[in-house]
Amino acid sequence: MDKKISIIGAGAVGASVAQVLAIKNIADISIFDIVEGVAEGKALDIQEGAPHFGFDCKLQGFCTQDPKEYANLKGSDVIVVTAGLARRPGMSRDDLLVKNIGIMKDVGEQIKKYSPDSIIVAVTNPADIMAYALQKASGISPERIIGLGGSLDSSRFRTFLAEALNVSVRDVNAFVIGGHGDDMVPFIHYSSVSGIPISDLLSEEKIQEIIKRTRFGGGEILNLYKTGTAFYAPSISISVMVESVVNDQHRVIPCAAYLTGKHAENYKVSNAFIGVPIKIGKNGVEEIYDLKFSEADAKEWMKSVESVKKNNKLADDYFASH
Ligand SMILES: NC(=O)C1=CN([C@@H]2O[C@H](COP(=O)(O)OP(=O)(O)OC[C@H]3O[C@@H](n4cnc5c(N)ncnc54)[C@H](O)[C@@H]3O)[C@@H](O)[C@H]2O)C=CC1
Ligand SMILES: O=C([O-])CC(=O)C(=O)O
Repeated sequence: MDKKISIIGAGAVGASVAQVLAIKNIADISIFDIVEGVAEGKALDIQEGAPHFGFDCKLQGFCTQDPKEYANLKGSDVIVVTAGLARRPGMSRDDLLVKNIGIMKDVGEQIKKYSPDSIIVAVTNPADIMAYALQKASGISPERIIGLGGSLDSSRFRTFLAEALNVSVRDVNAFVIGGHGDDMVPFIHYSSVSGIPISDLLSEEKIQEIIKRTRFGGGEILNLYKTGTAFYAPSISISVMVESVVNDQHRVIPCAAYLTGKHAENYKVSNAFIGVPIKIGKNGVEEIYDLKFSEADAKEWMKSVESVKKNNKLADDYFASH
C-alpha cells in the first residue's frame, strides 16, 4: 500500500491498534518492541487473520534491542507511540512519568533520525506530558504531534450518557477536554443528544455521577483487570485519529494539542499539550477550536491546566539533566 503506519510498543494497546488498523486496510503497518519476538509475533499473528477480513495491507515486526531496527520507521505517515509502562492498581497515570519519559527520549531521538516528517500520536501515559517529551526529543514541529486522551475519554462519556438515556450512542455528541488524568473535564455545556442539551434530559445529580465515572473510566477498567489497563476502547480511539491523518478526513476530535498564541490566551496555558477540540488531517493538528467557558467550567479547566503545567516542569527538569 502507499501509506505506512508505524506502532512503537507492541503490548496490549499497540497490538490491538495494529489489528484495528489492519482491518481498516488503509496502510501497511510496522510494529516495534524492545522485547524480542513480541512485535514480530504480533505482526504475523494479525497478518494470518487477513483472509477472513480480506485486508491486503502488510504487517511487519521489528525488535528494537538493536536500535538500527528503527531504520524501519522510514517513510511512516503516522507513528503511534505506545511503548512504556502501564499503571497497576493504586497508581495514578502521573506515577508513570519518571519511568516513561526516558523511553520517550529514546523513541523521540529515533523518530528524529529516521522519520522526522511523520505525524506522531502519543499514547504512553501520562499522554499530554509524553507528547511534550516526544516533541522535545524529536524536535518535530508541535502541530505534527497529537496526544491521546479526549478521543478515548469522550468515547467513555458518550457511552455512559447513552446508557443513562437509553438512546443510541450515535446520537450522543459530547466531549471531554483537559489533560488525560484525574482532572480531565467532561464538558457538559457542549453536550447534546441530536442537538437537545444534556442538561434538559438528565438531572444534575445524574450528570455529576456520569462525569465522575468518566474521569475514573481508566481506573474502573484497571480495577477490573488488575494486571493491566484498558486497550480495546483506547485502540479504537487511536485508530480514528490515525485514519483521519492517513485519509485526510478532517475529523474533529478532542486530543492533546500544543497551545500557543491566541489559543494559549483562550485556554490560559501556553507551550503545553492539553486536550482541546482539534481538526485532524494529513498535516496533523490542522485547526484548534477555542471554546467558551462559564465561570464553573473555567475553574475545572484551570485545575487540569495546573496539573499539566506541574508535570511539564518535571519533564523540563528531566531534559535539563539528561
Ligand atoms: N493515553 C491514553 O488514553 C492511554 C494510554 N495508555 C498507555 O499506553 C501505554 C501502553 O499500555 P499497554 O499497551 O497496556 O502496556 P503493555 O505493558 O501491554 O505494553 C507496553 C509495551 O511497550 C514495550 N516497551 C517498553 N519499553 C520499550 C522501549 N523502550 N521501546 C520499545 N518498546 C518498549 C513493552 O515491551 C511492551 O510490549 C501505557 O503507558 C499506558 O498507560 C493506555 C491506554 C490509554
Ligand atoms: O487508565 C490507564 O492508565 C490507561 C488509560 O489512560 C485509560 O484507559 O484511560
